[in-house]
Amino acid sequence: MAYETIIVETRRHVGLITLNRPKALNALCAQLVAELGQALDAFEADDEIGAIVLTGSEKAFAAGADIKEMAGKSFMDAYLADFITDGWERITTCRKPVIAAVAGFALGGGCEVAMMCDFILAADNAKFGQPEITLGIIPGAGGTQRLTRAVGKAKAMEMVLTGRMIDAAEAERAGLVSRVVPLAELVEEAVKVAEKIAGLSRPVVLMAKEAVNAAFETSLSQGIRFERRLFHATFATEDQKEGMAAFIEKRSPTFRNR
Ligand SMILES: CC(C)(O)CC(=O)SCCNC(=O)CCNC(=O)[C@H](O)C(C)(C)COP(=O)(O)OP(=O)(O)OC[C@H]1O[C@@H](n2cnc3c(N)ncnc32)[C@H](O)[C@@H]1OP(=O)(O)O
Repeated sequence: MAYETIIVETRRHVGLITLNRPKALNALCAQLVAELGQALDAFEADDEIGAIVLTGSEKAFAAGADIKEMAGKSFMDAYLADFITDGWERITTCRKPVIAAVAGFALGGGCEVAMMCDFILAADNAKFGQPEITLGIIPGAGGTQRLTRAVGKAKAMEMVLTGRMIDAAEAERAGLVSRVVPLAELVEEAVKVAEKIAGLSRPVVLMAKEAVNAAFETSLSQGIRFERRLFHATFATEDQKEGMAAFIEKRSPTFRNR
């Protein structure tokens, strides 16, 4: 498949997608969002791929939705097309783990796309923000919801109401990113983490992801019941037998994704 706005590579059972509109700081135009969805579909269907890394450039993960593409839209254009819909949400329906490796600006839709991923590794130059209010709009791809769940009401409200950006250190303190790494090591570190996940039991990884995500959709008691059922289900896998046998026999496990 030939892509124009992203670069798609495979590294050691990891699918690596690099947003590639350098002149527009990876602004998320319709073509880029469509190509991102196609690349995710391809990696999702590829049995050799166990996890996916989404990254941008050193200057920008993505500076948001493409303002030049959006500027002339009317309410009716946006409403009838349900603007910011399926294509954008494709990341959230991906069953394989998706790691955002964020360097530089992750603003507006860029921050929202990073938050759609399962977790964010940030370079020490990363900057996160929801500046939509300064354009006369509000976040439209989940920013008010996912940011609030990630960093709490006080910080989310300040960021959304003022457009203030936070740097990588503040993002880590607030719980928006899992870790901060030096810029030069970001992509390799993200691929290494993804490779570690890809080497584990595929079905059990998917169950773990489903269980954590349930925490955002259900009550505590429903979430715990859901977790318990999936935990029970892991005992039906060959990989549980292999994982525990390997521990007892003091060797590395070989998971067969069964
Ligand atoms: C998804 C929704 C619904 O939530 C909505 C959104 O995402 S709205 C968009 C939110 N994002 C922003 O408001 C950020 C806009 N960009 C900036 O504020 C700045 O570009 C910057 C602070 C990220 C970087 O500033 P600087 O280093 O000075 O670079 P620039 O000269 O401004 O930009 C270089 C080049 O990129 C173009 N650019 C940047 N961001 C966007 C964008 N979001 N859409 C379209 N184009 C963008 C910028 O126009 C420059 O290109 P030229 O005009 O020079 O051709």
